Amino acid sequence: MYTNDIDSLVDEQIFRCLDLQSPKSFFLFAGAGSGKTRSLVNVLEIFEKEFGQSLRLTRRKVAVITYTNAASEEIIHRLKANPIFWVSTIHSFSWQLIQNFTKDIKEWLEQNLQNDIVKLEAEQARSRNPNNKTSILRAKQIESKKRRLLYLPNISSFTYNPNGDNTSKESLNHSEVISITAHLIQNKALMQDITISRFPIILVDESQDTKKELIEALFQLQEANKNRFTLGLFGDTMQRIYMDGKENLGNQLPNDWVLPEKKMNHRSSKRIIALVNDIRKSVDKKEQYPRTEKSEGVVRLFIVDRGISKIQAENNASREMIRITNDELWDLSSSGVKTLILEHHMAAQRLGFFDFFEPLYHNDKTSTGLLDGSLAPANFFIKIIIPLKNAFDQSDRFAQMRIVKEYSKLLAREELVKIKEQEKNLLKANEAIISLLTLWNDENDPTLISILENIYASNLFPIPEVIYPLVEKHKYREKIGAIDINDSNEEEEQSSTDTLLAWQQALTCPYSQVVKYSQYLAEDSKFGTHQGVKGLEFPRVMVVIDDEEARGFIFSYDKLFGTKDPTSTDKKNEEEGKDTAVDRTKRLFYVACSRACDSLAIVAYTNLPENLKRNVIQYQWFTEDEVLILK
Ligand SMILES: Nc1ncnc2c1ncn2[C@@H]1O[C@H](COP(=O)(O)OP(=O)(O)OP(=O)(O)O)[C@@H](O)[C@H]1O
Repeated sequence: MYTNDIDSLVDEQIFRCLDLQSPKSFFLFAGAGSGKTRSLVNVLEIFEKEFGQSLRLTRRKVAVITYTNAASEEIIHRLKANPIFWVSTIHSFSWQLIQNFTKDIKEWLEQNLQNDIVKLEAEQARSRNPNNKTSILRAKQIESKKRRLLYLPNISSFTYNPNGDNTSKESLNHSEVISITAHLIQNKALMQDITISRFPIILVDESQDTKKELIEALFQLQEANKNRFTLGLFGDTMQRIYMDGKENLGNQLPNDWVLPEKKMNHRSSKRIIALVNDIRKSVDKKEQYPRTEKSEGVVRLFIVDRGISKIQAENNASREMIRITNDELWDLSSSGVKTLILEHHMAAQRLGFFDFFEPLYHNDKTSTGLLDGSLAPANFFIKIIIPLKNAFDQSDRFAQMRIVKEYSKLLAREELVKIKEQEKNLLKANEAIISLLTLWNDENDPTLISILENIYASNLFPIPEVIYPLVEKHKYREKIGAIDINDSNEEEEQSSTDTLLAWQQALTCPYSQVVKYSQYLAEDSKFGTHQGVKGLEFPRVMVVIDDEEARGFIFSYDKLFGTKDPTSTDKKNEEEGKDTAVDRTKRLFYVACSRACDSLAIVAYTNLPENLKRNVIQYQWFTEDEVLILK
């Protein structure tokens, strides 16, 4: 017998560590849904009352490092944007620390580039064929690194955007910022002093997935400054799903660290907690308890042969869930179910915007922006064209004009002050809108490129620069041809050509696809990835599993479920006690399943339905009647 308060002393234990006079470091190690993030916020609220004034007077702050921007925003909101807390991602935090250390950054970069060049040149010398793809690529890398090295003396300050591509000559890339910060913390006394005097307390959420270089540097910082610095780690080793997190975090911590533990899972119903306990059992046997008032809940595994239509299979699974749970919100057309896919293109496929998505997802220069919603051409549609079309559909003339006024050059203030032009331009704008909207006549679903060409012809809105050559055709040919003649920056040219080609393909898709893409981007999307939903929770979760559709190579559910044999590398890794594909996938499966509060459906596609069923029952993850093979 237990009560819901079995972990109630943990917040107090952590709070006592954050004593500015007598600091202690701690590692809160606890499973899914145990309230780690909640404890972090609770403790900081109490801390503010006791030490807030002292920090304000001495211009110091508590740093809170989160895994994503969304998590930062959530914590900032919950802490009422109190300025004594510096809440940010690891990249923003690192840049904040190093941005004024230009000389040291230069030294590091110079050394690093030289090392890379020596290494690459040695590899190049060993290459048997200088004309093969790898050698050509390597030669380009050497050239590019040499150019960067030569340019270094011209840089008076470096630039960096934690959320951007950082392509300018002065900019650092994401991994450089982390490595430089770790290096300076480990090797420069001044950097250590500055860090500690600005941030006497550094708390790291999701520490199991935080870049290991930086975690190790922070450990070293703590070790050398025990009496004036607190390092607090919140995490769960079972939820380490990225390759750059520190393995076995929490093992061999110094004796003077405080190690609070939580045993309760406040999130999920009983059956879901039993499942995640069972998945975890072979890893560290940490067992969680449900809150006493929690209901039993439902877990089902639907096994589907890969030959069967996915949409149909997932709809069948949802109907079955409605029947079992008596909960109509299991209907996939409602927004009650969160479907977790392995890769975004699986959502694009299911939601019907694959043609728009796929080419941009495959291009390095557009893939990140595609997912975080920062691609200018996509935003051209999302911010201007979709609202304009919606306003037209709703006969909202006022909204239409507002959009045109905001974005059209024809109605720009400087144009309108020229009294003579006013009437002419209004007329022009009107004609341009009418011409644009006729593209949708007769239930037509125009292609994105036809929309852009129409707008280009009428000059209604400025076309985003990146795709301009695609509407101004002769310029496009020049650009594509430029790779051969311009050898000064071949790599950049090539990548911009690739980007143009990706856009060229994406823009052939119909308008309705960009509408669906914009819905996917919106917070309330019905889909999320197994990795991306870390830290979140939903009442009903459908976990969709298909290695073949996911096309990834890091995770393998087929191996986890025993329907595919381990490779020789897997066997070797296992023998050497290293992380295997099965280990990684088990942790991902744990994260995905533990997002569900009330009921959980897993839809697993396989070539061997019967084997899969037999294995998961043997693992004791599911009972016979919880597993259904869908025909
Ligand atoms: N002491 C508590 N009493 C009641 N509800 C709680 C308590 N602690 C946490 N919760 C609730 O449990 C859920 C999980 O909490 P939280 O997200 O903080 O857990 P977590 O440990 O960060 O989870 P995960 O590692 O799975 O992301 C949230 O809905 C939270 O409000």
